[in-house]
Amino acid sequence: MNNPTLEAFLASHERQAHDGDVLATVAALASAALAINKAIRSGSLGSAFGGTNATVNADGDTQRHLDLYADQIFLDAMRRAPVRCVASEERIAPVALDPESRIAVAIDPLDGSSNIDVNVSIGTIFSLLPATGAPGIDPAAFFLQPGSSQLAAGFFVYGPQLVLVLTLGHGTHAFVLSPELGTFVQTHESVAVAERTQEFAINASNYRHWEEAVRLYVDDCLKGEEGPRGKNFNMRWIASLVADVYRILMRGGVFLYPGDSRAGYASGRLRLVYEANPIAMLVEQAGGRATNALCSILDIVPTGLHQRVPFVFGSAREVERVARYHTEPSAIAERSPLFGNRGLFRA
Ligand SMILES: O=P(O)(O)OC[C@H]1O[C@](O)(COP(=O)(O)O)[C@@H](O)[C@@H]1O
Ligand SMILES: [Mg+2]
Ligand SMILES: [Mg+2]
Repeated sequence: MNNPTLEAFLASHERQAHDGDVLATVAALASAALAINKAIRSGSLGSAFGGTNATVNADGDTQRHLDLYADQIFLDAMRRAPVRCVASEERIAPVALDPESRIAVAIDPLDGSSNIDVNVSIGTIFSLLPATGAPGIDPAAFFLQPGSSQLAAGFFVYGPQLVLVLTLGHGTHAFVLSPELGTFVQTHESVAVAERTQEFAINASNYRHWEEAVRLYVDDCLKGEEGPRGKNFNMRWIASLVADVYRILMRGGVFLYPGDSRAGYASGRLRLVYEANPIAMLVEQAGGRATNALCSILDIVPTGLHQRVPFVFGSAREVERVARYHTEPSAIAERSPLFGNRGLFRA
C-alpha cells in the first residue's frame, strides 16, 4: 500500500498549520485504540469482557467489563496527551487533566456494548473541543459548546478490520490498520456520502412507540415500488452506531434513532456530546446531513453532558425528506390512497 500512514497524514496536516495539540491528541487516541483492539482480539471477549459489572453508568446503562476497560485505557492515553479534561459516557463528571492544555475530549469509549457478547462490530467515538479560559473554570463547561465548535472528531470500529474515520474540519478521511505496518493506513482521502439512497436503518421493534411522522416515513419506504416513493428500500440495523455510520459513509443510507413514547426515550437513546456531535461532524464533512429530525445537530447547544438527542443522519436528500415528514404534516394528511401525483414524497 502506498497510501500515507496516519502518522504521515497528521504530519502533513501539521505543515498545513493545523493545531499540533489536536494532532497529538488524535495520535494518542489511535494508539489507545490499538491496545483495545489487541485486547478484543485476544479471544477473551465472552468471559473477561462481555460479562456485566454490577455497575451502571451516568445514564443508567449497565456497564460491561469492556466498557470500563476501554474507558481506563483512553483516560490513561489522554493523560499522556496535551488534554485539559476528558468526559466519558462511563463517568458522571469530566476528569480534569493538564490545566495548561487547550483541548477537551469527549468520548464514548465502547460503542455498541450490546454486541460485545455476540462478536459483532463495536467501536469508540471521540470529539475534540477547544478548552481555553481561566484555570479555575469548571471543566464541565467545555462540553456544553455546540457541535459546530468541534476541532476534530472521529471513531474507530473494532470489526473485521480495525478502522478509523477522522475529520479535522476539512473533509472526512478513512484509515485501516495495516497488520504488516502495525499502524493505520489511509484508505479514503475524502469520503463522500451518496446524496440519495434506498437503504434505511432504524430499530423497527420500537414502531408502536414512534410518533406518526416517523411511522409514515418508514411505512412509505416499506411500500417500495408500489408505494409513494416508487422504489424498493433495503433495511439494516447493526445496533452499533459506529458500524451503521461506517456503512452509510461508504454506500449511503439514512439512520434514525428518533424520540419515542417509552419511559426515558423522549429524546431517543443516543447522547449529543459524545455520540451525535462527532458523528454529525463526520457525516457533514462528507457531504451528508445530520439533524434531530428538524434542525442541524451541530447547532444544538448542550445543556448537560449526558443529554440524549433524536438523531437522523446520512444521505442529504433522505435526511431532508425525513424532516419534511415532520414539518409538513398537511402534505402527509393529503396522502392519496393511490399515491397520486404527490411531488413531495415521490422518489
Ligand atoms: O439497542 P437499541 O435500542 O437498538 O440501540 C442501539 C444503539 O445504542 C448504542 O449501542 C448506544 O451506544 P452504547 O453501546 O455506547 O451505549 C448505539 O451504538 C446503537 O446505535
Ligand atoms: Mg455509544
Ligand atoms: Mg458506550
